[in-house]
Amino acid sequence: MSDAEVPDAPDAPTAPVPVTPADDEARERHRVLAEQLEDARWRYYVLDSPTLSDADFDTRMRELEALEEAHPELRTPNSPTQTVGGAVSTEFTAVDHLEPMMSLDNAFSADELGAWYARLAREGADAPDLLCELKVDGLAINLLYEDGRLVRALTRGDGRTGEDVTPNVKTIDSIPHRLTGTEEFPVPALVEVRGEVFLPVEAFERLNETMAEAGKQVFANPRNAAAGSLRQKDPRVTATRALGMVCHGLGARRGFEPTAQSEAYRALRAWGLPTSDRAAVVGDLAEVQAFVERYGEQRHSVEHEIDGVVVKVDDVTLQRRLGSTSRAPRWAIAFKYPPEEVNAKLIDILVNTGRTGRVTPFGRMEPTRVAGSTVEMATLHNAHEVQRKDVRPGDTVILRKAGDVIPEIVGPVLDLRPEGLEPWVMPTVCPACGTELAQQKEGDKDLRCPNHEKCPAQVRERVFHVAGRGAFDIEGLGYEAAVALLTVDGFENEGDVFRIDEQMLLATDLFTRAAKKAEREGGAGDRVVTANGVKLLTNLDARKQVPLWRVLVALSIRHVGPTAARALATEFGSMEAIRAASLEALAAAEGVGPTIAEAVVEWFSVDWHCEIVDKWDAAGVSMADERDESTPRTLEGLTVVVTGSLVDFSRDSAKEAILSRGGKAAGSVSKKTDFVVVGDNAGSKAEKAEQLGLTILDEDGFKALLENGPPAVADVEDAQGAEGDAGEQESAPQE
Ligand SMILES: NC(=O)c1ccc[n+]([C@@H]2O[C@H](COP(=O)([O-])OP(=O)(O)OC[C@H]3O[C@@H](n4cnc5c(N)ncnc54)[C@H](O)[C@@H]3O)[C@@H](O)[C@H]2O)c1
Ligand SMILES: [Zn+2]
Repeated sequence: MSDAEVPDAPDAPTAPVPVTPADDEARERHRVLAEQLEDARWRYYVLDSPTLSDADFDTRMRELEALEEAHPELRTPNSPTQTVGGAVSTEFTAVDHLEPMMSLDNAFSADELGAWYARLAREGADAPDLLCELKVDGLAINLLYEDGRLVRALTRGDGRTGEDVTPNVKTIDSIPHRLTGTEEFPVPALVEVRGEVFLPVEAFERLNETMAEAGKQVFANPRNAAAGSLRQKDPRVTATRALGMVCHGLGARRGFEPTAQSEAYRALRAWGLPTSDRAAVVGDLAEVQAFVERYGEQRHSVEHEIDGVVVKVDDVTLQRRLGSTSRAPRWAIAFKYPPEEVNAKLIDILVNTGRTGRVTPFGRMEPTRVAGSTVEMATLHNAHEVQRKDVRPGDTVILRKAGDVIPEIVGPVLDLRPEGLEPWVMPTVCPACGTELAQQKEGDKDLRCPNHEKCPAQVRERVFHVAGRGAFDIEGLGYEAAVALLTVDGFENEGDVFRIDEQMLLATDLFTRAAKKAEREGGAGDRVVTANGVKLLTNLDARKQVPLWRVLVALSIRHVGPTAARALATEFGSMEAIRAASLEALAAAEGVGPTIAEAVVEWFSVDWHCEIVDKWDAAGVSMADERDESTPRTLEGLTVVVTGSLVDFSRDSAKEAILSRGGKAAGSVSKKTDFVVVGDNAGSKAEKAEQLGLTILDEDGFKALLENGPPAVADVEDAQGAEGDAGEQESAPQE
């Protein structure tokens, strides 16, 4: 950037730094940092494959800024602190922006945000309206529309010159090739629209799965994936990538002069461009803070990644008055959230055996701050993943922690790998019981400990699971309690949970305390059960009567989670019926299917599994759902399909209503269907029902059917029978 302007005077620092001439050491440090940052930008913007974490990049940038603050002669126009972004790859044609594209200054704390706000006031913008927006973590794009036609799309490049990616951008669904005008906002003669191209988190995960399956290098994060997807030589590849875009600014314009940025967004929306409905204009700094906090909490409920909040002076005249430095406007600031990806030193890779015997490698790291908490362990999923990522003990790794999701090791930073590191080798035996590990099925990525019955790790996890929220939901039986109880003689596995009594609790340390003198004199021993222990016994007793599906979930049968368990319970009503059911009967049940059916049959074929059920049964755990006999069985033997939305029924309650009256609620229409209930916005199922000449009912008809059975809707049937082939329905066999 040889023709760069002389940089503006730096803003007054919060705490003045003494200005001194740079000594050799400062010069050398400046040179090293500038070089590292330039290199990082090249890898990040041009290669889409960074080696520094964003947090490390930002730290180095801050150090460089501080050096230049102390020694202003080091602040040359082409210092990384004064320039925007990367360079233009030779893969694309370089084209100048009509107006330069800027970066943003950053605030990393409430104090820094406050300092920016105070500076606005000093420069004549006292308590202005502020526009708060999400900072989308993608890559910047500049769309040029002439007379409403999209004529060019450029990446930001170095801010003056970008890469021409027009054909690629044209494959993005949400970007109109032509703008539509309205009375309030006619299409302008020319406008540069700035925004962020991003890859939604879900699409990113799917893309990485496909890449991994094809044996290709996966993307480290959605931003890199978005950049890599957009900056493709072949736009047909871009077209497959589900990219999205959201507008966040304007460049050059003719025939359009908004007075506020928020108004500009209304115009963009009217023209058919994608804008965010999360942007908000607020009146003071406290409201900005509230916005920042709200999205700090909801960071992961947004469909794309965000790395902060951008705050902008809304009024365009004020924006002009405040102006820009060579790299960023003074009227805007990016508040950055704590980074969710940092580099961390990996000390070792260990393995852990889970509830189903799956053995999962995880990394132990030097304690590292990420996303606001300190992390020492992070999952590596399976041996295949460790191998694919080639993570080795001793590596510097990218550690990621996003929201409530467990911390994960994304991959090694190869450039930082010390020489002579050995690849990691997956153990061949279970760390908990020493049994040789095996694949459950040919081609499984996971290795399992096949010693399901006795492996202490698996038993512990299952006991813990029995008490879990989705199963019996027993308060007071947590992980610690499970560990303590498993040391007691006679407590072998989850089958013994409902046999826990005072004697067993007295055999643990966790649930006992020294008896007080009076208790000892009252005949108690030296130790008595704690208040928590007493509570646990009460809870256990209370949780013996739960719906059947909870008992089923507690059994740890593969594929049987709450949904499948509910389906089994509804269809069969009792443990006995499920145990006795044939593979075919199970598979034919609504919501069950062959995979679950097989898992259930297989599970009940194992003796020690059946013993668990028997022990619970003997302890008084309820093994059947009570059928409500007051509901008339008006639909006995009939198959009903409900499609579209009804007013007084949800999908589930409609289904429940059919099942509780002895009917079968089917998911698809066939010749065997007796009645099709059609609500609003019904699709192909209603069409198919008509083609087959089935009896179609509206919501009122459905209610009549539920109440009084088929005779109540005979009129409809007759009317239909005259046109369709009613005979076929009557002769259709029932399942
Ligand atoms: N890991 C690395 O090696 C490496 C290298 C270079 C840059 N980086 C990352 O990039 C950052 C610097 O990049 P930058 O100059 O693009 O600055 P930036 O990402 O901090 O902020 C400026 C950019 O934010 C984007 N943006 C998103 N939402 C916006 C909104 N609502 N309004 C306005 N703009 C919005 C725009 O594209 C704009 O150009 C660094 O802080 C670092 O996180 C990392
Ligand atoms: Zn084991």
